[in-house]
Amino acid sequence: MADHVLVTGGAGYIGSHACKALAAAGVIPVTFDNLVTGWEEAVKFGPFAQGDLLDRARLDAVFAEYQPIAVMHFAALSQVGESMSEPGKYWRNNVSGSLNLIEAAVDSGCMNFVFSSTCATYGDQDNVVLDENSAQYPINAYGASKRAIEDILRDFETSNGLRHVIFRYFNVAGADPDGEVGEFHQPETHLIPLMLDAIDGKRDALTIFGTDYDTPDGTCIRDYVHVCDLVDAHVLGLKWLQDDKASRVFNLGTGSGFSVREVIDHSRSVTNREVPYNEGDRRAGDCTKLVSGSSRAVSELGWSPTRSTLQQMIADAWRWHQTGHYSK
Ligand SMILES: NC(=O)c1ccc[n+]([C@@H]2O[C@H](COP(=O)([O-])OP(=O)(O)OC[C@H]3O[C@@H](n4cnc5c(N)ncnc54)[C@H](O)[C@@H]3O)[C@@H](O)[C@H]2O)c1
Ligand SMILES: O=c1ccn([C@@H]2O[C@H](COP(=O)(O)OP(=O)(O)O[C@H]3O[C@H](CO)[C@H](O)[C@H](O)[C@H]3O)[C@@H](O)[C@H]2O)c(=O)[nH]1
Repeated sequence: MADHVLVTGGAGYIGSHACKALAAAGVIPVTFDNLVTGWEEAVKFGPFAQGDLLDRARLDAVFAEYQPIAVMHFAALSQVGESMSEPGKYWRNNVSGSLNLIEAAVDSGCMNFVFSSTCATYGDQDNVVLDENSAQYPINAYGASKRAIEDILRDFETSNGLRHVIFRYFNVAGADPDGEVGEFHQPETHLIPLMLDAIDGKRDALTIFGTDYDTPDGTCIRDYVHVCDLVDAHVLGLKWLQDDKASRVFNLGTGSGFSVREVIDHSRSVTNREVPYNEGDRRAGDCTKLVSGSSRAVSELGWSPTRSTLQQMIADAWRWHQTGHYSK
């Protein structure tokens, strides 16, 4: 019988792609999800254990039933803007929920933990190369909640020997090229899917959030990474822990930054359609520039991203956008 891995947030965008990659790697992904932003239809590659991270008894029952060899923890609320207006929601769901999960894992003897953190933990650091040793000064409650979970993991390693791989993602984009799963958030807040919606008239024009940033064209710069490349790194992270290597933090980004205007230009060329947009105010909590300055995942994990050009990410997202979606 193949090993099980507990995938929290497996009904969500990135978690569902991770389940596909894990199943392809020969382990059984068990999705633990409360469907707050996820989709049952996205759970296609292993069993579904519906539950909430805040429900410790449910977590204990799921650990007892499946006895997973590891946890991959994707479940979280992750909207930067909402985290600024409703910080309590983020601290409760992300931090209290993760603490429950970590304690349930340790109590059940599951000592391998892979965690989805974010470049938003670095905050707005002008002219600083963002590598894994950079200071973390989040400027929004979402990033602060993720930094706190990283701290909890380090404490439980010291106290209980819980081994972890922390991945700090930059901006995840694209979709499964086979079209089995993809990005579908309601409400959607991410740039590329919003842009594709605007292109084919599913919503009004895109608003560029701020054109007065200190960047060459005045718009924010981000480092976009393809979701399939990102989840490949997680499979390598699982192997890292199974090989008994030390707990480690890895940035997952390509090291190339693109401004909002550059993403608009690429979307126009990929889709051969005009991008309707207007220029608006800054969004609270947005950093000017977030670009990875590290190749640790490549050199140490052996990660080799193959689909993370902006062209490919938009093309894969566009294909999913035209053919696939979930309905509650
Ligand atoms: N999308 C990005 O660009 C990006 C970048 C950096 C980090 N991340 C992190 O990656 C992870 C996955 O992001 P995503 O874009 O797939 O988000 P998503 O919203 O699509 O998926 C999150 C999943 O977690 C579930 N969930 C949330 N709270 C839960 C709870 N209390 N109990 C059980 N399930 C719960 C949701 O129902 C959903 O299925 C998140 O932790 C996010 O912070 C995402
Ligand atoms: O309608 C929009 C949406 C976005 N943007 C801009 O596009 C860029 C990307 O915005 P996203 O909302 O797509 O993603 P974020 O950069 O806000 O990503 C943040 O939230 C993600 C999770 O949702 C990750 O955690 C990531 O690490 C964290 O930086 C930002 O400059 C944003 O201001 C617009 O101009 N208009």
